[in-house]
Amino acid sequence: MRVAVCQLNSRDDRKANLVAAEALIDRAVDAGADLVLLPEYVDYLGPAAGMPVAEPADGEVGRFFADVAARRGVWVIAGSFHEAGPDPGHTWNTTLVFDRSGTLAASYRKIHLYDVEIPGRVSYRESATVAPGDRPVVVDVEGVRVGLTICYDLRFPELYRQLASEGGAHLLVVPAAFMMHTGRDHWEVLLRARAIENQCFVAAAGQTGDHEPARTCYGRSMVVDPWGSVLSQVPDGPGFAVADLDLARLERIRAELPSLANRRM
Ligand SMILES: NC(=O)CC(=O)C(=O)O
Repeated sequence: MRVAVCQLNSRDDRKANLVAAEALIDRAVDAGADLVLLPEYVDYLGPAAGMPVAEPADGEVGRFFADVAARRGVWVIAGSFHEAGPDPGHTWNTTLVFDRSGTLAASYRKIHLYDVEIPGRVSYRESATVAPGDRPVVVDVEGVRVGLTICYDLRFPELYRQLASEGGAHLLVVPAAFMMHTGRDHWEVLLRARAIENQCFVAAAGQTGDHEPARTCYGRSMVVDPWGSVLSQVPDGPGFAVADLDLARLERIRAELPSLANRRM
């Protein structure tokens, strides 16, 4: 299976964001991708906290990516979007997975919310406008079991272990809008750690560049193999990268270095 990670600079114009995402999906499919991963908040990353753009999973954003998946005959993991939430004050931060016919195969709501205060650097309280999900999700993509996570989830290894051990995941995906300040020191280290400790492929698609009102995202979307090696990476700015997932290599690594089987707790 060939996976593509798409890196975007989504802003406050939803139509333009969707058009940019579609153009990258088209290029990734032309490069042979079977599965395309988009970044967190692919629909909107702007000054409004979320409610003005929130809609149900079968709303405009969901239908848009379902149509693109069907038109190109490709699996699409539509990063995340602002799903209308449990009350008028909160959305969910939700990933939708569409199969090659455009049918919704799975959805996942971000569990860990980014409530962080780093003086002078990062001030973010995601829980003020977003409700947490409560359910890990693994979806079968033509024999590849894919564990779904979003951005800040990356810092919680117990979620990834659950996806890999109970969920049997081969591939862990991370749509993200990782901050520049944290990303330059933590992003690649965390992605490679999750890959090594769970002996899984990891595909991570990030937002890149500046977003209103005051957010700069790190980008550096990449695919990591179960040994922790970076297979491919997107340079700064919008773009995409592809990598082939060799499940035989994954099984070989798990057999030769059986750290998952050697666990004692
Ligand atoms: N933006 C996030 O959700 C997470 C992030 O930037 C970080 O963990 O750092």
